[in-house]
Amino acid sequence: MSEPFLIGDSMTGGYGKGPDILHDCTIAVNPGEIAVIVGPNGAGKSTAMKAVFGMLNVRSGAVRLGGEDITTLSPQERVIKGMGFVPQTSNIFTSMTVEENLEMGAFIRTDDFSDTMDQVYHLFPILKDKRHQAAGELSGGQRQQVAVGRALMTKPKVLMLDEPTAGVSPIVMDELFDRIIEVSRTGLPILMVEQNAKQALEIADKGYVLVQGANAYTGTGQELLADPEVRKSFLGG
Ligand SMILES: Nc1ncnc2c1ncn2[C@@H]1O[C@H](COP(=O)(O)OP(=O)(O)OP(=O)(O)O)[C@@H](O)[C@H]1O
Repeated sequence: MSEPFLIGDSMTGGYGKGPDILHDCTIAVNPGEIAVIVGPNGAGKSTAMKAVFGMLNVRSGAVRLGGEDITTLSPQERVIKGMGFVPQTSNIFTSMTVEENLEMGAFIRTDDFSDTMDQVYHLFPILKDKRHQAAGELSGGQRQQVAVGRALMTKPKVLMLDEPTAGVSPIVMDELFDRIIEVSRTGLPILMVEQNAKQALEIADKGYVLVQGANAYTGTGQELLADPEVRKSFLGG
């Protein structure tokens, strides 16, 4: 097996001087794939994403992107390297317009980003309609579209989403997943944390079930959905 495009490899670490939250945890994603991290509340799913993005120090293990060791880089430096990260909360500027949010997303770019903005508006037509409205006036699902669009504006090499469907209705969740699949089909690797384990595994090429900061089960989405142990413990039977 060749090296995955993005890998958090055997990560162990926690917040500041606190106890370890992650224990030898590995997550990875390849171009054209959707990789999904699921698991119970407090399992360390968001922490694993933050570790890959450089928001906490890993005491051991490594993060590699395109074969390059980026373990010691800051989150800002990782953005320059091509990581697009959408955090779970505070992921948009609510007092700015939709379009200003997207422009902010392009802050690292010095080239013309109008093509990318057209792509984002093509992907999320409602954002074009509402481009002059304050992002804080949008619905939950629309705000998540702004957040994903903002990350896409950097033209990332990998997209990381922490619970993109948090707080939205099942219908809006399905719509967001459809858009995420559409983005994935462009070849962009997508790594995401999801509370809606069953629905997320249905669209996952790769699934990671984390328990207490460690890998409990890993497989394709279909394998995990079919695994009796995974079903019983994590998918409600
Ligand atoms: N900023 C922080 N500082 C210290 N500890 C934290 C911090 N954020 C999370 N933790 C701790 O890390 C552990 C894992 O939390 P994390 O948010 O990664 O879990 P999760 O699997 O994403 O949970 P959920 O599904 O509830 O969002 C928890 O015990 C939590 O209290």
